[in-house]
Amino acid sequence: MKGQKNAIKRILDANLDRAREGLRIIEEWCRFGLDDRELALSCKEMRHELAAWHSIDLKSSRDTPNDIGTEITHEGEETRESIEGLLQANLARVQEALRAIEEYGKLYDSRMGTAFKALRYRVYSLESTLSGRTLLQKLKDSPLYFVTSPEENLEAIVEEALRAGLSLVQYRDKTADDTVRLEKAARLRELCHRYGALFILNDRVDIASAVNADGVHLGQQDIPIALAREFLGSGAIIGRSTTNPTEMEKAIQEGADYVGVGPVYETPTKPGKSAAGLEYVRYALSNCPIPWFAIGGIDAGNVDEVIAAGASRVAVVRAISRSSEPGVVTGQLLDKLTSVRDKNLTIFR
Ligand SMILES: Cc1ncc(COP(=O)(O)OP(=O)(O)O)c(N)n1
Ligand SMILES: Cc1ncsc1CCOP(=O)(O)O
Ligand SMILES: [Mg+2]
Repeated sequence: MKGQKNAIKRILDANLDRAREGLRIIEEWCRFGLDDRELALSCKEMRHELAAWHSIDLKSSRDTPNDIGTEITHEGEETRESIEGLLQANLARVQEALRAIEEYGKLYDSRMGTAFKALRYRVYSLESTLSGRTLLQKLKDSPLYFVTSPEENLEAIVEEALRAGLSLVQYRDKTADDTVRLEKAARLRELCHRYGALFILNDRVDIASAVNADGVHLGQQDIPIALAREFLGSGAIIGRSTTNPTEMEKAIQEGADYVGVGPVYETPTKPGKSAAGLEYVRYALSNCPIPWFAIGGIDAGNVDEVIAAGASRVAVVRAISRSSEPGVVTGQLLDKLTSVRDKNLTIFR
């Protein structure tokens, strides 16, 4: 009986440590990676709450030399491929530890079950906020947005562009059957995530949800942004097309994460749609507080004048999809956009 009680204390001691360590790792990213005071503070408060439960009675049960678990590691613990992977692993570690404390704690102190259940829910909510923030940061860090068209070798084109450093892709196909769209979207999402790029669906909230895309791009005729968020969750990225200041203002008011600004030039990709022109790009520079992408007829040959009008992010379809060297064009566009960003850090918001 005494041995059993001691084992419970050791479990609680080990899991209190695990949860605190995991939270510390997450807190560092909130503080230094995201510059988010509120999130960092929330992690710190949870760490302090854990510390308050970590009594001398529990700590004194520790017996590290005889702990058979100290040398057990599993594949994946030694390597981390990305910040998302690292955060995910540590969030899972914290949640598991809290769950263990919640269960075993009931046998040690009757208040522990409720207290640790509440903490576990706080970590779930931290997870969803964090995933939204990480996605938004990635969006902000993406100067080039490839909006796809239905090409035969689409996956190969996207992969070449990803290899050249592309980090934002929108799957746009206005004509394929839903079964085809669903399958292609799932494959492209997997491909984009393999390269750490964001994957957005054009128009279709249902397909975005089905393939767990990072977000959706909505046109002026599509559903309200708030409704899309209800379907996709608060962390999803939601973009809206705008062709004039009124549409831009409305999209901002509705809570869009980014807007498309264009068409800058007339383009066969949107036949019949008149150009909003460089004037609208200049307007966006002075008036748009959220990330915006100039779009429409932009390629490596004219991107300089779009940049000169104030764009630090552009979206393209044909420039990449119709190029015989998608990777080369991607590299050229990225070079031009990142050099303007480096020169003009204050306007890259
Ligand atoms: C980044 C970005 N901007 C604008 C659009 C155009 O969206 P929409 O007006 O809904 O037209 P379609 O693309 O659906 O034909 C976009 N797709 N992406
Ligand atoms: C989808 C879209 N929305 C405004 S312009 C445009 C098409 C851009 O295509 P391209 O880059 O081939 O001109
Ligand atoms: Mg649309």
